[in-house]
Amino acid sequence: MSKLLTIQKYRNVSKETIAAGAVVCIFSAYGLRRVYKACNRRLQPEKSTKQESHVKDKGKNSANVDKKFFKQLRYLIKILIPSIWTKEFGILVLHTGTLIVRTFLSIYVATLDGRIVKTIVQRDVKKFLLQLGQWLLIAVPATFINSLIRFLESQLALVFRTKLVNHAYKKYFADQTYYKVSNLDSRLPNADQCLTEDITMFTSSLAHLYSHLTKPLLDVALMSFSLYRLASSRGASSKVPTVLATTVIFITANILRAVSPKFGKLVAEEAKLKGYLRYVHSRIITNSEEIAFYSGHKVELNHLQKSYHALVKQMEIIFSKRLWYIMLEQFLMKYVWSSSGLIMVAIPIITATGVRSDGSRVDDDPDGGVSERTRAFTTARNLLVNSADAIERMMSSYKEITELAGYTSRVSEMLEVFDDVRKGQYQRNVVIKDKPKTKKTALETITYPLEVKAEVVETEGLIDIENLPIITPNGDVIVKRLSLKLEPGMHLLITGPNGCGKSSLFRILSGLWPAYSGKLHKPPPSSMFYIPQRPYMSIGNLRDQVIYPDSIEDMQRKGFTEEDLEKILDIVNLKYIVQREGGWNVESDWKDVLSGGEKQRMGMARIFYHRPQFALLDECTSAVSIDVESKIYQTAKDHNITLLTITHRPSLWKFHNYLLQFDGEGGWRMEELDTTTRLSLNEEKQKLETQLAGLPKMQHRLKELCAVLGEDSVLLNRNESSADLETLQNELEQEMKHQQMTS
Ligand SMILES: Nc1ncnc2c1ncn2[C@@H]1O[C@H](COP(=O)(O)OP(=O)(O)OP(=O)(O)O)[C@@H](O)[C@H]1O
Repeated sequence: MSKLLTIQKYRNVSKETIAAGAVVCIFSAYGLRRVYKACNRRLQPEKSTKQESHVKDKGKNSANVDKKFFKQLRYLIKILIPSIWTKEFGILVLHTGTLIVRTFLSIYVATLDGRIVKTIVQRDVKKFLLQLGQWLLIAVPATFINSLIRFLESQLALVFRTKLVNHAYKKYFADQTYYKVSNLDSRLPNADQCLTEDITMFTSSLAHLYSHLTKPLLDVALMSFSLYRLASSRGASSKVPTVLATTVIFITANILRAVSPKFGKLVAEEAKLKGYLRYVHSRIITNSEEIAFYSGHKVELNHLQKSYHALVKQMEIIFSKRLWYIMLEQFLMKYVWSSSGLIMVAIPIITATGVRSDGSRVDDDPDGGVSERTRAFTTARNLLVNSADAIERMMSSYKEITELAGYTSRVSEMLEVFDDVRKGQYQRNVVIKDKPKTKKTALETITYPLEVKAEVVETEGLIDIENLPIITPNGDVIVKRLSLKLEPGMHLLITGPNGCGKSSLFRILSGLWPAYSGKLHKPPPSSMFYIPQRPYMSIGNLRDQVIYPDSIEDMQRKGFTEEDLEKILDIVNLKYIVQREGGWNVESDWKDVLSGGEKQRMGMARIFYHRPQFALLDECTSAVSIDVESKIYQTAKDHNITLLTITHRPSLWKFHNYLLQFDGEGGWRMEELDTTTRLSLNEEKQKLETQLAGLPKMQHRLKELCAVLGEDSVLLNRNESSADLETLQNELEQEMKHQQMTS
């Protein structure tokens, strides 16, 4: 009677049963959560407060799975998939479709497996062979789908990467961001690492997580449904297994979440250290010649080893944290789940009424229902194993999600810095308090963030500066207010002691450093051409070196021919190089192939190709002989190029008619340059320098002679020690300097 009641119950009230089961699950889950939280708080009061304060300390770069992570992820996903009519979305849909197909195939294979076992128990060879044929047939699409899933996952990662790389490159090369990021801002020390490794890791981790989460979710949903149907079809109770499964999964998830180390933060730190190691390597490659000349390999090796060991230490921390975490994960998911799984499979078999949905009884089968029970058991076990596997994958994904949080924070922080820098919002780690006043050039130090509010206007052939401060990226004010007006034909010579801000003025004129206040009216960058002391040699052929940064197409558009380029090289006495190197199309490592002087002359050749209105020349001919240098300067003037020259060579004074002189203490003077007077003063200065240089030697000799003769000297009697004489020498030098400035 009771059996019949149960059958009736299963037939008619199955929905209610499900609802009751669900309510039980929800309540037990809620209760467990409350109990767990309370226990956790009691057990770890210190840990939680510590964590909170840590998060507060770290602020922005928490790299945790929190609200900020989801916000950042949403922002990045919008970049990756801007609309549904994109290639990226297409691949995503295809990938999802394949994952769904794979889940259905898994269910089919599990059922087929059960049917095969049944034929074995029944000893029905014909049916067995038929089912086996089906098994092999299904293997073909199943294996293809498996392979397709991996293919589409890689494709998805690649298209995501391309999208993000293009987006980041666009930002990186807009408005000289690549310069500003490394020179004016200190938030992103290794942009190269972020642009390559971190983007790759982020996109592949995202694509991997997508399939790792989507497929298990589908698997769990569809397989649970199949399991439920299987149990119902045999009139078995599915309430207890459902409650058991939910409870076990819930407890496992909470334990794992509670003990999971902060993988996101650890991974972000690892990426940072990797970037630094790479940076140290690239520095060695760039400066290999200098290091070799100094035999500086020991110091460099030391730096390299230090940064490598820091990385190893970080990786060891991650590995050891993973060791215990994976152990616990495996214990819970492999062993605890397996035992619960066995209970779940056993219960429907044990509690089954043996009445099928069509009313027939399993026990009435010729073999007493054995083969049917075996089939049910095999199918249920397969489905359960698959679902457990899926849930295990979902849970182990938590670790991957935390790692994704690390990469997400690195990538979005990089894009944020690019945006800020472009807007002129810089941040630097400047130590202001207790900063030793080593540089007398810094008048004061300004704390960041500084507001960029100068009036910057593009003009046609006029440089007009008013009350413009020269402030270094560290916030040191070198010159408080600079004012000057330059028109074409006003060739300006810029002088002053080292570090007084000569090159910095060029940096502001070129737009590399911001103009914080005052007025800066200047021609567009295309009308000004800067040549540094160490000219940059690009990748490419000989032609590319002369026309840099133009391409051959630009050159043709501008109407230049190779003969023109040869004439240009002739001006700088470099014509022979075309023949020596084997023609215009020869590609070489020009940084090494050309000598220091040749590189400087190549740099100067570029101004004759670009013919700017203003040439900003920063000690760019220091390795060129004086006669060639004079020829180049004269030709530049003949080409109506206005020169702004930083130089210590008096031989170049005659090519300029204005002088901007910094005194190294924040002061400056702009005046017309009288080369003849200046040259004669300079000659006198050199003469006096030579004479005064002999004073200490003479003093020393005088002392020796007094000692040999056993006599006193009038000078020594006057107690004029060598220190006094040195003071006298310094005073004379100061006097000379003063005279020069006022003349
Ligand atoms: N990227 C930078 N970050 C921070 N400070 C900088 C940077 N570049 C230059 N400075 C500082 O700015 C000051 C002026 O430098 P600048 O290169 O203009 O000197 P200079 O007058 O051209 O000297 P020199 O004759 O030696 O080339 C120096 O004190 C230098 O330390």
